[in-house]
Amino acid sequence: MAAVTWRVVRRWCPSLPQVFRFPVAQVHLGRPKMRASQQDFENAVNQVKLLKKDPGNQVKLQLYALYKQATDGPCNVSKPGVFDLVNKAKWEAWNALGSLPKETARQNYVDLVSSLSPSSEASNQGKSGADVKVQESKDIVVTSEDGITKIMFNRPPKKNAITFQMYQDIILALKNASTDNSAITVFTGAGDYYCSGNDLTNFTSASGGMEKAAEGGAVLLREFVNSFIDFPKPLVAVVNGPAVGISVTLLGLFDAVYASDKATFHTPFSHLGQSPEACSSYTFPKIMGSAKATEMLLFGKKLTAREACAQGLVTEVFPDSTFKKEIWTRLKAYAKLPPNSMRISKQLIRKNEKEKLHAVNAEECSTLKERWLSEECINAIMSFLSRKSKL
Ligand SMILES: CCCCC/C=C/C(=O)SCCNC(=O)CCNC(=O)[C@H](O)C(C)(C)COP(=O)(O)OP(=O)(O)OC[C@H]1O[C@@H](n2cnc3c(N)ncnc32)[C@H](O)[C@@H]1OP(=O)(O)O
Repeated sequence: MAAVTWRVVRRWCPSLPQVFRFPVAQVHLGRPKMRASQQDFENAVNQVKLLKKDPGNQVKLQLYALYKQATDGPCNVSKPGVFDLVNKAKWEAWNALGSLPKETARQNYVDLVSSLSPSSEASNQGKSGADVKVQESKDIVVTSEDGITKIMFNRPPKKNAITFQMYQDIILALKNASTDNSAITVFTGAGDYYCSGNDLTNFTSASGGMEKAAEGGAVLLREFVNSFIDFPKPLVAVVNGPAVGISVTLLGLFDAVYASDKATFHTPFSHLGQSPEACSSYTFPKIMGSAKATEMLLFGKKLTAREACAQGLVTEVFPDSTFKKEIWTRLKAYAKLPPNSMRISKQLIRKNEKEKLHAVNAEECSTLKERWLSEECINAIMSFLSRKSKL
């Protein structure tokens, strides 16, 4: 969906980037402002085509937005639909520039391109990844410290339910984490919940009707789960509280799952008129045997952390009072192990399963697309939204 390579992008348009929002207000342009001429601007546009190193999605979005502002003025087109990820991100970047004058945008574009010159590219490479907030996103917070990239669900008022935007943010976070200088990647939740699963308003609030939403949802889900199947480094879940739906099923694709004794694991798909996702129709029977997987995936039995551990879904359970301290101490030690060795070992473990996992993911997504349009599912979601039912 968003797999546009930098080479293709450069050919497509001098300043076109890929996806995802970025905080335009945080654009730092190092040099004092001088008036850039039209010629300076055109030179900068040409210079972008010659860049050897992909400057990353955020910079590409900045370049796109500034280019459009400098040439067309303030954003004057309507916002693309929720599933048109690339164009929506571009629109948001351009629109965020508001009424910035064309001349200023032109100057900022020239300054930004000049900051991407080979010398500044080289000077950026030596930066350590310590304690850095690596991705700006309201509901998904990504930080990197002590060799660990932490991806945190950060929507406590909604029990960390996952919106369409959050799925996209996580795809990007995993993409970045797969090549950053951390050794392991960890998911956890802010507040009392780990995550309450898919945001049940995702489909009801999407524009363009249920069919289009289901179609787009299936595409997004497939890409989202693929990014877990293919993630190359050790992937660890720190389950700080209750986990529901897709946040549970995904655990079958993690390399280790550590849980507080306050955590619970619940996959109420039948209650919701839905079917399993994230390859759990394959991983759960493999992990816990088909009888126990049936209880969870068909009958929606909620497991305590200790039960989930006994069934092999959870690696180890900790008392909640010491959970955070113990687990982060342990993970910091693991993150000091030789990263290449860990990556290669993971690859050996995952290699023989990958093809199967991708096939299962594809089938689960197309099954779910049908389920989302079923009366059983629509009634269940409406019932939750009208507060008639809760899990
Ligand atoms: C496109 C990819 C699709 C992938 C397919 C994925 C499928 C799944 O993940 S299925 C599982 C979906 N999740 C649920 O069905 C959970 C629904 N939530 C609940 O049953 C409960 O909220 C609870 C048990 C999680 C928590 O109950 P409680 O402690 O009583 O707290 P509240 O119900 O008052 O929740 C606070 C606040 O949060 C909102 N909320 C919680 N979960 C969700 C959710 N999954 N989707 C949307 N909103 C959620 C809840 O509505 C409350 O909001 P306010 O009323 O505005 O305060």
